[in-house]
Amino acid sequence: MSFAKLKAARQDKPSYVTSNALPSQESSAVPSEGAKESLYKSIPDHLQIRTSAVSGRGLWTTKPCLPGQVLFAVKPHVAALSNERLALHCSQCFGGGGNAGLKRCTQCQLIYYCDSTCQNLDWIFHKNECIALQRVTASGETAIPSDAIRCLGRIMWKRQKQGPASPWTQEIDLLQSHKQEVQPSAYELHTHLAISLVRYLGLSSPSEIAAFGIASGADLANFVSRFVTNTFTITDPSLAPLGASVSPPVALVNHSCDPNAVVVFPRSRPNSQEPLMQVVALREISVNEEILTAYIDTTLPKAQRQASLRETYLFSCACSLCTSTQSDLRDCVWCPKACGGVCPAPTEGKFTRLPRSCTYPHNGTENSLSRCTQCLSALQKTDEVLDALRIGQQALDKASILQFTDPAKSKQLCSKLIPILTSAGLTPSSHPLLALTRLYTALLIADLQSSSLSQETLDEAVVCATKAVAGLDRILRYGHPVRGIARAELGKLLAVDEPAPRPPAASAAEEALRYPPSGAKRLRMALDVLLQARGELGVGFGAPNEGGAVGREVREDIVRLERELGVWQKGLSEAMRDANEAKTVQRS
Ligand SMILES: C[S@@+](CC[C@H](N)C(=O)[O-])C[C@H]1O[C@@H](n2cnc3c(N)ncnc32)[C@H](O)[C@@H]1O
Repeated sequence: MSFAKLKAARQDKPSYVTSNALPSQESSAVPSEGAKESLYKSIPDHLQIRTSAVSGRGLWTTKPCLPGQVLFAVKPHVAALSNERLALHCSQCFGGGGNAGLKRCTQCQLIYYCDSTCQNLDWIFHKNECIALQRVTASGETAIPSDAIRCLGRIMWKRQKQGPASPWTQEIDLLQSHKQEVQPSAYELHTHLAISLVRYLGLSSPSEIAAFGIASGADLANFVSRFVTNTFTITDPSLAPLGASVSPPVALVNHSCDPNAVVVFPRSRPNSQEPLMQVVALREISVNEEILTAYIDTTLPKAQRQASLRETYLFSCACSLCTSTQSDLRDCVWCPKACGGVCPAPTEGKFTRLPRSCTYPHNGTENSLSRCTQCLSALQKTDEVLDALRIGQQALDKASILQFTDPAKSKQLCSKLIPILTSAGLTPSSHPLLALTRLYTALLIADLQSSSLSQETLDEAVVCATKAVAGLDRILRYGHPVRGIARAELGKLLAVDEPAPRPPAASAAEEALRYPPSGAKRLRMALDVLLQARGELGVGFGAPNEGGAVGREVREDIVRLERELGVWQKGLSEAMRDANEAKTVQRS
């Protein structure tokens, strides 16, 4: 079984989400005249650019779309691998996933390619980039500029070469900018990016930026702001981040925390257009409905989603999920009476913290307690939940940072906090329990790859991956790529050869309660989960892509398991036949 890349998949992944579309803005939407005729040629005719007062330009469909339909596919205008990935992937097609066979640029010695075809295709960008990178190395600087700076550099050089009138440049220049509204917190990032870019381009004074068609410092700030608002993370087929990219056609798609489409890079077959961005419908989309993807991780609760959208994209989301009055399954605890319902998780200020000395019910505060949405029982242990949420978030922040530098410590934090959050009553889909569970699963999988396989770690990873799948199922729509990948991981874990299978339990009832099961039962479960994963991946990564590269691995695992189960079945039938024959002989 291959777990290649799953270690890298621990990094925060862009996420996407479920359910209904934004409240219709159709009435205020008017086609953006002329724009499509000369520009955005890669957008198919059934998608129209319209503008609305709320979200500016967006893409709307004039034909019904089905789940798994690839709405359109484009190669980004520019892309740059993140620093950690530079030596592992081809800088043109982003293929590779390991250094084997890659050829290094002999000049800068930092950029790698599959072969001379990829190198030639990338030359339009790398020609100047190579000189800039050599300049950085010669200056004695140890840090290579980040993917954001290298991506901005690539835009600048190609913009300069193509000229301002080219469709390529015009599409870049039409990207939405928020120069007037930049938040103070983002201002520092923009300034840092602008200064680093000027240095990377080798300019000795700001006025030299005019050679790139940027008239002033203010124009440069605007350019950087446009880049920040319109950048996409390129991911590998298992959703691990690979680098940064800009694609003006895809950047026309507006956001919903409850999107009807996703942007994926399935890498279903070798293609010179890679990294090919594909916008895929997650559910049926009706005529005159807007295509909406999620810009942020939609497994987060509303407050964190809104903060992130305001910070980077400068708008407050009013999607169906953000405006829903129903309790958010990302942010809740089980009913204290265990009726199966949930209570909204308390937040500081919203549901009162009771005085430490008080015995429940406390006079006057009972009404402000969170209540079960089904049986209306009041959640009394507000303080315990608030404390668990606070330390859970702190641990998640710390464990996320430590996962690459000190995975053992990161794992320790997860394993300590998951039981605390669970006993405080958080549901598997609630934040930060779900995030810690996913991180812990990834760390356990990395352990399985790097050290000798133990039954204990394997079983723990299966249990943890099962909880992650259960949590994601509650908040993400069927076919969501994050769900598909989580299921594929679980199926693969179940399919790993057990190093020390447990002997059967004393009774059938006891055996039935054991999780994960062992032997043939485990293999059958693996097969079921992988079949479900195949179905989900087939939607989220586009029906024509058949689940992309991970879908291909899953199909191979399914074939192998069916064969193995056939052998078990045959062995079992033969054993039963032998036993029956022995009985017959005894009787006669
Ligand atoms: C990647 S661009 C999307 C295309 C953009 N509307 C345009 O006109 O080019 C992101 C920006 O679009 C706007 N936007 C996207 N989704 C939105 C939403 N749901 N509500 C309000 N504004 C939105 C925000 O200004 C955001 O910074």
